[in-house]
Amino acid sequence: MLPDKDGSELGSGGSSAESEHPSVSLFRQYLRLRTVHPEPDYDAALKFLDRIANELELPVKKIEVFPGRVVTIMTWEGTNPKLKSILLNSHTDVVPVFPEHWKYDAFRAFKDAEGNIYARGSQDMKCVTIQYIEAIRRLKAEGHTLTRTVHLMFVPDEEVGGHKGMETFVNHQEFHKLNIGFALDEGLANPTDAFTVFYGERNPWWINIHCPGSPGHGSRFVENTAAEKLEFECQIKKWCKEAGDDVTYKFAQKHMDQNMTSTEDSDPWWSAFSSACKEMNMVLEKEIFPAATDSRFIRAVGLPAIGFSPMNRTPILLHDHNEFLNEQVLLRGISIYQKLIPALASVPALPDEK
Ligand SMILES: CSCC[C@H](NC(C)=O)C(=O)O
Ligand SMILES: [Zn+2]
Ligand SMILES: [Zn+2]
Repeated sequence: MLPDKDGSELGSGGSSAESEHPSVSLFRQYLRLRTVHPEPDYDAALKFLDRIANELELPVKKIEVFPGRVVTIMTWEGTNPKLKSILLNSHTDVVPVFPEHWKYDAFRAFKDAEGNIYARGSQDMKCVTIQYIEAIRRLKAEGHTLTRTVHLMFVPDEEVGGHKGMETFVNHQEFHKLNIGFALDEGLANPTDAFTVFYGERNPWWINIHCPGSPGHGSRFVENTAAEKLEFECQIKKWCKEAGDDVTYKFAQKHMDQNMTSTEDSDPWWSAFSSACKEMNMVLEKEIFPAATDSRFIRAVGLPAIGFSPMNRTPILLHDHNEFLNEQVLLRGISIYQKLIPALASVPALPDEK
């Protein structure tokens, strides 16, 4: 196959760069940025986002939370900017790859004849970033105005625990100034026709055990109750003590907050979200996220957050080899956000906003 000027192949059932939907081409461009740990090229992402802000004619703010760790915020001001805003959050980093297990280069964004785009971050979560951007682009082009302000936030370092990203930023005065009322962040694909929404998360506990002379091992608990966690820590303490006085342990992640976001019909944010989905004939499955995302930091400061990546009919491949997303699923997701964003931005003033 001959590569076209975009670096992609002209496959039989695939589309050339010329006939490809521009949102798909933008997605593939973003996937090619090597924002991969352990040394993500965040400068490339910042440059890309600058270009997007320029195209969307949105003001952009950059806050360097730690050296080299910048949070970018684009703001589409609503007609009533005093009301609480809507946050559309995504992280820019991706997890490493083992190239020997990939069918195609993980940063080439190869599209096969079925329209499946293979790349690290295609599900987690560069798709959602592009879907937010493209939905806003279309809404603006259609001449929409929103009542509530919408912020697009792009954060670094989610994949390494969020300390130099969202964990610190939620306590920054620039975060508080955003006056957020409701947040959307990442979810997971769903292999069925339904879409999964996440209203809570498991608490991550990452622990480094220093045990000179013998190897340690990590444990993963299926259940997540406070009692079990306490028991678990006692066990670690006991093991370390038994192993010797020089054996110590230190938590690299120990999240304790268990805030859940309301999915009651009486909740105005959930009602707006779920009604818009219903209008689009989407079936929603409510779940607790089986791992941890930046939503835990948003919920920990008392804000409601729903984890949602609109990828149905898609195997769950986050962090997996050969992660891919079909271009049609990507495009449908943009249409979904085109309805969801105005619905959320139209939630009438809440009692505490009057
Ligand atoms: C404790 S921070 C975890 C960050 C990341 N979350 C996801 C959803 O990929 C992970 O599980 O590796
Ligand atoms: Zn993610
Ligand atoms: Zn991830």
